[in-house]
Amino acid sequence: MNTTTTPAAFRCGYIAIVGRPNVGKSTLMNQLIGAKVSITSRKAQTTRHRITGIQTVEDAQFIYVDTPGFQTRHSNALNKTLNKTVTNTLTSADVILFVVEAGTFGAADQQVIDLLPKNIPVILVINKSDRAKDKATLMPFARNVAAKFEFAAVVPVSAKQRFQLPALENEIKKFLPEGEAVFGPDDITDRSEKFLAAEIVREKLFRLLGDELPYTSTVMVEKFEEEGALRRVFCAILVERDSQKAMVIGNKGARLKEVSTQSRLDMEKLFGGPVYLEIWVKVKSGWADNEAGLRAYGYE
Ligand SMILES: Nc1nc2c(ncn2[C@@H]2O[C@H](COP(=O)(O)OP(=O)(O)OP(=O)(O)O)[C@@H](O)[C@H]2O)c(=O)[nH]1
Repeated sequence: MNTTTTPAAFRCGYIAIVGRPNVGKSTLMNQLIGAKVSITSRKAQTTRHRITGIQTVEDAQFIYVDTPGFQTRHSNALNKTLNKTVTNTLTSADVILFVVEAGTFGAADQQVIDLLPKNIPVILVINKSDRAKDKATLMPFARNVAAKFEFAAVVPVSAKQRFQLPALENEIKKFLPEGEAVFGPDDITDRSEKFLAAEIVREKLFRLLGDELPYTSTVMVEKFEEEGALRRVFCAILVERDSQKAMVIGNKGARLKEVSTQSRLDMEKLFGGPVYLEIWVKVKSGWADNEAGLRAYGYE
């Protein structure tokens, strides 16, 4: 009797994560790859760039693509650019995770469903299931959303509590094509340290200023130097008005100092060495409405 079994072929592919703002897409990706490469905050619409998170296990490599929240509330050049990025990300993925929040389905979620391509498997991920007080309500909710599109699978999870994430990974794996790994086994992102530095500062800004800061504020790393283990990071925070500049700086510079200290600590952890960080605030009026301006800041 032949008892040898052929090991399963290696699988590798791209996974796009979509959903309306604030459903937990960044949190989910960070938990799936087990590292913090995508920024998260309570304020909706914090993720602007496509971020790739990579996870390699024995028999597969998962390449996650985080998309900016599909914007429907405002219509300016920035949002048009964001929505174009979402569509491009979707059509180049092998699997799509469509994330909703347990118990909540609205017009903004439906608008994302309307963007989903029909020829790529889409997994319905019901996140924040830890919040459902009565777990019995999850099933009817899942059935109701599942009826709106032909999903390849439905998985309730809690990104925050890591509930059901292995089950989700198994579902995803089924849809990845067979093929060799694209990245090295220890890579977690293809983003440069410079890019990650800007994302970290942006996260601290949104965390500390919350709703006071408009989502059009941005962070630009103007200089990034490496000298042995030391990184020197020179960073500008761009706001639209003088009043916002004062808000970011805070009383006697206290806010900016807090942003700076927290950012430096996070960078040191991520880069594994000391970081010298300088941050200043600039007023750049109207940049979110100007497409040429967007290109200059790398939002294409
Ligand atoms: N209770 C609970 N909260 C969660 C869970 N996942 C995410 N959150 C919270 O939901 C909020 C939004 O999470 P993000 O990961 O920033 O959401 P996002 O979908 O990436 O948001 P955008 O960048 O605006 O598109 C944060 O306060 C998270 O802590 C979860 O499983 N349970």
